[in-house]
Amino acid sequence: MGADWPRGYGVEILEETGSTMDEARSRAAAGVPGPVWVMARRQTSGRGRRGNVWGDPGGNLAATLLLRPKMGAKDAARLSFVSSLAVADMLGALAPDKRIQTKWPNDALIEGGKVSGILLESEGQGDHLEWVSVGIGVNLAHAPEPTPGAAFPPVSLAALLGEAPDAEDALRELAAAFARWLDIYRAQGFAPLRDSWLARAARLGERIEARLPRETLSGVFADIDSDGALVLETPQGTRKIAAAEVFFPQNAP
Ligand SMILES: O=C(O)CCCC[C@@H]1SC[C@@H]2NC(=O)N[C@@H]21
Repeated sequence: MGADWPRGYGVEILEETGSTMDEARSRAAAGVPGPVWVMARRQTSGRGRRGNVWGDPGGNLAATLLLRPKMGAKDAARLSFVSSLAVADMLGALAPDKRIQTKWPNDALIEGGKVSGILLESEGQGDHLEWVSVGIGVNLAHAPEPTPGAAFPPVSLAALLGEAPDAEDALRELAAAFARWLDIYRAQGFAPLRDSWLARAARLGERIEARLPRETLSGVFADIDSDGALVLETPQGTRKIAAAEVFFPQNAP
């Protein structure tokens, strides 16, 4: 532990807000250039993917990075891999003895449990996004109640480590790791991120289930492609999947 705050990144720490995603959005609308991290010690209406509520009783990390990355939508979509690698590095710094894995598309697992969530929002189109916001929540002190049918049991670092890491310390680790991976992405493209992500991927080469809006596919998780799509070997052939929810069957071979 003990990363330095990355150069060129601002930080604002709020006691309480609705959602740090809205804080980032309003700063973007006001012309704040970024990059800036906005952290809240407590969110009253945090949101997750697919319109889910992201509960935040306090003591967890809730932060959003506002970026103006000078990228198009396709390149910016790969920022979710920058984010999950950064979360994995942060977890490695906070919990060095625990098993940390990436899970497609942009989760990080610790000891097989869901400890964090990543949400990307943006404005602009095609080759020119005005801004991107990367929202990251980490269960430092509390995990939510397990929901029936959820892909993974929620877990907190406090439960695994005996005490909750401090949110500001966690943000500093996260911000340093994010800046490192973003620099690599800008300088070398997606390939090194893809390699590092795959090296930590849960269930690579094993049977998984991908739930799409209109079908559920079962097959072997073979790879991710150069756009970050999941490559699934199914009995009917290879499928590249851009968006789905992934489940790990209990009895995977
Ligand atoms: O559904 C998920 O897994 C993503 C959850 C993202 C939660 C974070 S907490 C900080 C930021 N503010 C929000 O309202 N959501 C994100």
